[in-house]
Amino acid sequence: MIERMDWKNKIDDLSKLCRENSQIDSSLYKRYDVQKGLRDKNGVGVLAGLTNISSIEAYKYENDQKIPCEGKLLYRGYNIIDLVNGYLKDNQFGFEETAYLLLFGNLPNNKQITDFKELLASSRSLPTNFVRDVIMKAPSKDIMNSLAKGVLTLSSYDEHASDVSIQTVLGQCMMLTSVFPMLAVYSYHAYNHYDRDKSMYIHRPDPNLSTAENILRMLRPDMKYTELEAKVLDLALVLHMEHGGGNNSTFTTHVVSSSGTDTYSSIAAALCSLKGPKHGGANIKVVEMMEDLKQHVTRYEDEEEVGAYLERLVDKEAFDRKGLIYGIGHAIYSLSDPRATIFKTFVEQLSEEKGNHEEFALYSMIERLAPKIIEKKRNMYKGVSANVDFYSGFVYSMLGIPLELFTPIFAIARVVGWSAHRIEELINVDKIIRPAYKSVSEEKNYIPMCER
Ligand SMILES: CC(=O)SCCNC(=O)CCNC(=O)[C@H](O)C(C)(C)COP(=O)(O)OP(=O)(O)OC[C@H]1O[C@@H](n2cnc3c(N)ncnc32)[C@H](O)[C@@H]1OP(=O)(O)O
Ligand SMILES: O=C([O-])CC(=O)C(=O)O
Repeated sequence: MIERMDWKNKIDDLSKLCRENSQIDSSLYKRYDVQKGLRDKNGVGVLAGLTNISSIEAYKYENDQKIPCEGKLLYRGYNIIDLVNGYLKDNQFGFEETAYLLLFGNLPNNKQITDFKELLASSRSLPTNFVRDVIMKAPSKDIMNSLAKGVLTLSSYDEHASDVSIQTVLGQCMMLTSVFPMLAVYSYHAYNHYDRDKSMYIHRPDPNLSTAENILRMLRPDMKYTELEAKVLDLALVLHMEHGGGNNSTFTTHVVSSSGTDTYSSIAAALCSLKGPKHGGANIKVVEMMEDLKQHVTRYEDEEEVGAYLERLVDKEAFDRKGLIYGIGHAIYSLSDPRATIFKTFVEQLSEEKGNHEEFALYSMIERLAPKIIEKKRNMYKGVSANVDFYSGFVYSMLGIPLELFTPIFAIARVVGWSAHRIEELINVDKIIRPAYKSVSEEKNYIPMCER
């Protein structure tokens, strides 16, 4: 048996070999016109598909000139601003109506939304003993991994798991949409109990409540929440639900679905993509970064001191030394992400209600300073601005949602977008996604062991 220390040293040596022999001369990417990150030389994504589900605008064309503009997001053709204003005006929750729109392509009428809510509520239960046998076993701080485990394990309870007919896939997607809040919240409670020695309680969802209300009900010991809290969480879900076919987790759904695999596997793969800190995992990083800022900046209202910390972040001298200001920047948006703009007005209200206006002012200052600092220090193709996740962690903290659940809340919303895209892929594209990788290695003759 190898001792732990020896094992580590050997792995260190082997990882040096990985680095040496996996290095590719960076000039070759240019020579062979390889689009790193599937982006062209202007940072624009390579066209990989067509979609009807949502559309994103970040530029306008004037006299054949591409000009960055305020971001615009349409779900099935409807502007996200109109959708949000519409359901709020009717004093409704938006998650269910928006899920119907994204999955079926039309705004539901009264009967359709009532039936849909009933279908969701009747799917909102886990198989017998699933909480005891799956969720309570091997709990983890990483609730995204627990969610993926839960989703993959649910396939063993489905006789038709591998059936890719649209009816079966739709049923599976709706069931997953219904149970995601339970999988996430119960996984958190299991972790909180077994790893952190806190009391555990498992509250059942109430079929008469919205998804947002049920999340708060299942999370809190007393099952209570205010109307504003539930409405803000519901808004967060609506804003995170869908973002085109090219975002990393939805593209993963397309890639994996194109191989003919089952719904459970493709949704688990999407979860594994979403948790990355450059994608949905950014909401955790923003809050951790803000905590680090508070430890290193003495006067939060001092623009110079805050700006100097942000410069250190971009210079890889602060926080996780990755050179990123989390919550800022986007692969498509330039001047603004409309979701962040909508969110901000509600965040302001909530921070007033919770007495957190000083922290809100700090976030606002960073939102203003960060783009200028990034623009000064990086190659700019367009512009950078706060993205949807800049304020989301702050909101979740004000709602008393623990850090471990931030990215799972994103997943509870985005499973709807993934589902719509999986169905769109299965209906329209019967071709496995298989891009090319040019080999830049030389052919070598095998050397017998005794000659090496
Ligand atoms: C739901 C979501 O997924 S939203 C995104 C959540 N992710 C984050 O908030 C993490 C922080 N942001 C980022 O890492 C990036 O902005 C991304 C990954 C989202 C987009 O990156 P890109 O597509 O490369 O953005 P863009 O083309 O505008 O970047 C231009 C330059 O600015 C840099 N940049 C962009 N955002 C940031 C940032 N927040 N901090 C530091 N540098 C940044 C890029 O690295 C790039 O520099 P380089 O060409 O010198 O490497
Ligand atoms: O579109 C992207 O690349 C990332 C994003 O904002 C999302 O998935 O919501």
